[in-house]
Amino acid sequence: MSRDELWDAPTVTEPVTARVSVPGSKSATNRALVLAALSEEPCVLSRPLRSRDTLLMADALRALGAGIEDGPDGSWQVTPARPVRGETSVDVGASGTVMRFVPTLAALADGPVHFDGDPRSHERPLGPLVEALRELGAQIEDTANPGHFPLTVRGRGALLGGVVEIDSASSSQFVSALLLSGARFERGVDVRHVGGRLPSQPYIEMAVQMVRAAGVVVDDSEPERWRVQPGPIHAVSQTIEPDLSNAAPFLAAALVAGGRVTVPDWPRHTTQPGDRLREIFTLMGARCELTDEGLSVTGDGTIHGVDLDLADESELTPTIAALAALADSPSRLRGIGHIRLHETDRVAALAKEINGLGGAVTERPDELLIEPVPLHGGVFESYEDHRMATAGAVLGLAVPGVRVVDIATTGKTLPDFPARWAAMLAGTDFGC
Ligand SMILES: O=C(O)C1=C[C@@H](OP(=O)(O)O)[C@@H](O)[C@H](O)C1
Ligand SMILES: C=C(OP(=O)(O)O)C(=O)O
Repeated sequence: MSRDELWDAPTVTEPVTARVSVPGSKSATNRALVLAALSEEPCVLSRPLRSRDTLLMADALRALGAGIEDGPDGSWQVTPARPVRGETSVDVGASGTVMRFVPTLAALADGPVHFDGDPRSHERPLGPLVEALRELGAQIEDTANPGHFPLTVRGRGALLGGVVEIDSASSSQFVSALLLSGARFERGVDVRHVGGRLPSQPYIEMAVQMVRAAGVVVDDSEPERWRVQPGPIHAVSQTIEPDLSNAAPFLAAALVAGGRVTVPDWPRHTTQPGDRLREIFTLMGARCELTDEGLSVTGDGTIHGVDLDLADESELTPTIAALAALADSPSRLRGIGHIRLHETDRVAALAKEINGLGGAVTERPDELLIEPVPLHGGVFESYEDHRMATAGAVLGLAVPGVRVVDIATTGKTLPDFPARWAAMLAGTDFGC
C-alpha cells in the first residue's frame, strides 16, 4: 500500500480466539547486532527481528565493516568489524536505536562516517550524546544542524573514553549507546545521568544485562551511574525474545472484542518493559495467564479506565490510550512527556486523532487525560509512527469506519502487520 492509501481497520462483532506469534524484539536485536559487531568472534543470532529498524542497523554495521549474512533458518550470522571501518555513510531512517547506538560505535572507526536519515531524525534528540562523545574524545561535525543529524563522526581508530555526565531525560538510548560500546573505549566509560527524570529505564537494564553476558564488567551499584570496564566483548550466540511491545495491540484485541489471544514464547524473565502488559491489562479488566504455552489474555469486551505512570513503558502508550478511549471509566496516563520526541509527538498525536473520531482526550505536557465517549469513524493519521498506526487498528475493532493513513509504517518494527491482524481476526496463526 502506498503512504496515501487508507487502510480500513477491520471491526469485530464476535469474540477473538487466536494464537499470534510475534517476531523478535527490536531492542534486543539491535543491541545484539552492535555487540556482535564489536566483539572478538563471530556469532549467530536466531529469530532476529527483520523490520525497517533492524535492517537499517544491519546495513549500518555492514558499512562499518561487520559481516551480517542470512542463515538458512532466518538467523543472522555476524562477523565482527575488525577494524571498525570509516570512509562511509549510514542511513539512520527514523530509528532511535540506530540514531544513538551507531554514531557512538563510529567514534571507534578508522575514518569519517557520515550520518543522515528521515526528516524526523533531524528533530529527534541527540545533542547530549554528541556532547558526551566529544568529552570522551570524539570529533563530531554537526554544524549543519547542531546536536542533530546530518552529522559526521570523524573516527580515529580509537577513543579515549573515561568519565562523563549526560542528561538522558529525553531518551534512555543515550546511556544504552555508551554502555554498548564503552568496553571498547581505552578507559572504558563511567557515565552518570544528570538532569530530569530518566525514562525507559528497563531498556538501560537490557543493555547492562546484554553487555555483561558478553563478558564485560559493568558496575551499576549506584543509582543513575554505570561504570563499564575496558576489555574485550565476547559475542553471544542467542535466540532473540519476541517483541513484547509489538504484542500489545494483538493482546489488546482480546479486551476490545472479548475472547482470548495467546502470544507464544513469552519469556518468564525479561528486561523488556512490555512485560508490564500483564499488570496493565489485568488492571483494565482482562485475565492474564503466563503458562508454558505463552501469555494468554482473556477479555469479555469490558475495559476499565486506569491511572498509570508509564515513564518506564512509554512506548506502550498508544495501545493503552486506544483501549482507554473504549473503556467504561476515565484514564490518566502520566510520565509520558518524552514520547513527544518519539517517531512523532505521540502525546499530541493521540489527543488529536482520538478526538478526530469524536473522543474527549486532553493533552498535558507530561500526560493524557482520556474520557471515554462514543466514537465515530474517520481518518486516523499515523504520522509515520508504527505505534500510532496500530493504535488506529485497536480503535477500529470497536469503531466502524476507522481508516488508518499509511499502515505500511508499521514495518518500522513489525513486518506484515495487516496480514497478521487479519490472521488474528480469522483465528489463524500467521507465524513469525
Ligand atoms: O533502547 C531501546 O531499545 C529503546 C528505548 C526507549 O527509547 P526512549 O528512552 O527514547 O523512550 C523506547 O521507547 C524505544 O522504543 C526502544
Ligand atoms: C520509540 C520507539 O522507537 P525508537 O527506537 O525509534 O526510539 C518505539 O519503537 O516506540
